[in-house]
Amino acid sequence: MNKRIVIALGGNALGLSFQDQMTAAGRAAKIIAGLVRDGYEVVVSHGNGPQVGMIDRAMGMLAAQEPDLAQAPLSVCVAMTQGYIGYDLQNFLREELLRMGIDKPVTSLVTQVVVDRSDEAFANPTKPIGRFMDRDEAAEWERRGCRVIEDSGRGYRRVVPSPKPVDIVEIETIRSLLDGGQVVVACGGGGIPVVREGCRLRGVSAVIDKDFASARLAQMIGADYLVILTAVERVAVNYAKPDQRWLSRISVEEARAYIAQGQFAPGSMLPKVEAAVEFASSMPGRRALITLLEKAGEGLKGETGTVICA
Ligand SMILES: Nc1ncnc2c1ncn2[C@@H]1O[C@H](COP(=O)(O)OP(=O)(O)O)[C@@H](O)[C@H]1O
Ligand SMILES: NC(=O)OP(=O)(O)O
Repeated sequence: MNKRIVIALGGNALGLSFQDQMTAAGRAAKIIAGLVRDGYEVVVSHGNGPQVGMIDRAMGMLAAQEPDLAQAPLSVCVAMTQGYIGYDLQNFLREELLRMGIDKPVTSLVTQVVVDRSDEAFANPTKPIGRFMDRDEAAEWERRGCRVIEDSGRGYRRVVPSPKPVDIVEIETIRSLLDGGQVVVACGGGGIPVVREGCRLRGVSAVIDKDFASARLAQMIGADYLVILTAVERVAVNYAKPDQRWLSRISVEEARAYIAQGQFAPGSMLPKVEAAVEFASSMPGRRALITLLEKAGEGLKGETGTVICA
């Protein structure tokens, strides 16, 4: 039977301009199509941190100019990112598969993810969005009432609430598409955050971490592997310090111990390792891989990356 994998693509690697994104999506599609050719059943999710911040800012500037236009809710900004990133990914994937002689439908799905209204994340924003800023620009955003953090030595970024994913509204559709042999792009940007209100789903102001949403998705579709692709080949302890050490294969217990030591930066590597632990500990035999996009194939063969398993 084919192995089922969920691939989570980092939002920072997708670039900010439309041209950069097309180049990045094209590069990602080549690699993902290669995995489909190798026999993997693939669901792709993607980040949207830089992009959702850009759209939110653009909609804010528009609302300031047009008296009749209110600021777009953050949930709608997330939906916009799913649309334009999914559009590039599905077209490049389709193209690469056709080049390989594989006529497989590719669908990107507007996906809503249910969160808990009482999640403490609403009172404690941690998810970095938008571009990296210098200290002066960061101070200006803080004066406007936004929360800002320093992000892994790369500059300052705004942060917004990032509640944990509880349920995926379109999960049956994702299962049906996969069972029908399609490649699926789902849970983009962590999914559009919604809360249930009786029969209604109401969007809330948050950005769900795509690594946590991908871990949830991987559990719900019975995936064998969660593959988190980012800008580093391996996870490190003592990251960016003189005694930095790259990790190749660690158990769930070791990963939990490193988390407790504070080895991973919140908002960047920490959610990836936590998501990997959540998936790998959910059932025996499940594994999570964190590596570079270009190393995904080698990582799945156990030749590189950081593998977390029970
Ligand atoms: N312990 C660590 N090991 C490796 N990378 C780390 C670590 N702590 C922080 N990082 C940073 O986290 C980044 C990945 O997070 P981020 O760029 O936010 O993810 P994404 O690829 O999903 O956009 C790495 O490129 C690296 O700069
Ligand atoms: N939504 C999300 O997790 O995006 P990034 O991967 O870009 O941070």
